[in-house]
Amino acid sequence: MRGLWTTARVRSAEERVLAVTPPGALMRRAAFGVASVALELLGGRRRVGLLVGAGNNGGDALWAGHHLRRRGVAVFAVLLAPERAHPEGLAAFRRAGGRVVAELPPVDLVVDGIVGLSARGPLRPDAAEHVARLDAPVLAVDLPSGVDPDTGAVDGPHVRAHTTVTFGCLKPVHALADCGDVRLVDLGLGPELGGPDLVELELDDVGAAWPVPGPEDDKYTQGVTGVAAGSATYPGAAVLSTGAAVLATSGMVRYAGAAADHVRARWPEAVCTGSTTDAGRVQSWVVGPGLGTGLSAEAVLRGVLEAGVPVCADADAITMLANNPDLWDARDPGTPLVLTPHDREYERLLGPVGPDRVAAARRAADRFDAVVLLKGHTTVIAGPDGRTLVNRARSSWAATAGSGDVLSGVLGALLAAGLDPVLAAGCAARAHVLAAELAADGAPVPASVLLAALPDAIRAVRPL
Ligand SMILES: NC(=O)C1=CN([C@@H]2O[C@H](COP(=O)(O)OP(=O)(O)OC[C@H]3O[C@@H](n4cnc5c(N)ncnc54)[C@H](OP(=O)(O)O)[C@@H]3O)[C@@H](O)[C@H]2O)[C@@H](O)CC1
Ligand SMILES: [K+]
Repeated sequence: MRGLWTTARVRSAEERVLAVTPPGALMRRAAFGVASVALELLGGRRRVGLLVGAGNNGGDALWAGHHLRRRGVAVFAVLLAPERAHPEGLAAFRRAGGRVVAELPPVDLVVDGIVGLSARGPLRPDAAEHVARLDAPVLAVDLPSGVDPDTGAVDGPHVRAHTTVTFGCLKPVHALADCGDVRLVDLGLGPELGGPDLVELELDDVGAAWPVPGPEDDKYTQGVTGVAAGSATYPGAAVLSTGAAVLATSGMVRYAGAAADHVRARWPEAVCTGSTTDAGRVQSWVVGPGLGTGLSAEAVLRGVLEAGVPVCADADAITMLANNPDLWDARDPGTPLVLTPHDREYERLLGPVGPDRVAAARRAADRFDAVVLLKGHTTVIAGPDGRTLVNRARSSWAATAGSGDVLSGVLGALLAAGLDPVLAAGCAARAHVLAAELAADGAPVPASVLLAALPDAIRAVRPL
């Protein structure tokens, strides 16, 4: 698991460490880390440009420039606020033979020290002009300037980083926005940080949590997943969601709905019926994909919410809950509910997501006493207890029709297996992204191909 800490938490930890550290020591350690990564990226080339802002982020860049000069690199610095540039950093940079220039000459690498943890809003016009002219890869100091450190929101000109070197700990921006390759320099903040605000699951965590049958297990003890999805108009959603549940765990899958013939033809191992009322016992329900929003779909949703087992409510189920709030009353309050909205579905429930996706997911989790998996390039999962997981896609290949149906089936199977619902959502999202990456391999990946890559994804995360 990788923890991420908000800027307020980082600052208070830094203050306590600064109080017991010689002046300037943390910045020099940070800058040494930046210079080391710069040398690695330069790979023998010898010209670096610095974009230096008004604060300590610029100070890091200037000290890094000082270290690079000492290694024989030619370093040029544009000072965006010359009168406020970090005094000791600037003096050290000049002493080492660094050159202050009005505009960067051609260089092999640019160090972005425009703004760091104190960033607010997009790049200001003068910084934006310098950034727009760059044609060398950018090494961002702490975070790419112009991106919000706590929300990852981008609302105008910003730096696109090839690599980001950050200090002390990861911040939300590193999971919520594209920071390129992220490197962490230790500043000894660890003991002062406390528990993280956000957590990103790593593949090992997913592998450790994935249900594996033991010698005593049979098809029932692994958890039976019920899928109430699809319709005569949208049978494909039922086939994808059921298939994902079939492939995700070795528990049994029951399908109930109007697409039973289609599901049976593709997944003979699923037990299919026409209606949820005669589906038999399950340990979780997936409800919504391709289900429709008419009266019969509402009756299905109501029945599933009353069933007393964990429910993953996706797609049309979310729209129905938004359109007809009476449906919430059907919910068994003692059993977990996972909602998996994309932004438009979220908007139907609670209004616009807004730039702070973590806050939006937490708002919904709190309001509905549910686990909320807010889909997007970065998926945010918030539990009603405040736990929050983030999962960043490394590509956008999974953003394809039917991909959400696959996710809901995986999630339902993990709920049926008894996983904690926040962990189930996190593992499902991570495995889904991995399956998309494995299947895509640089080309578009239809949902049925993503689905077929699930076993490879599970194999890849499982410990040997
Ligand atoms: N503390 C420590 O121990 C350590 C700190 N370290 C380093 O310090 C960094 C934090 O430094 P910091 O707090 O001095 O502020 P920083 O981010 O450089 O901003 C400077 C000023 O920029 C301005 N500004 C705001 N938004 C802007 C925008 N969009 N575009 C342009 N300008 C914008 C705004 O000033 P304003 O003009 O609004 O008055 C703001 O005050 C941290 O990220 C890390 O790199 C490391 O050395 C490790 C040890
Ligand atoms: K920066």
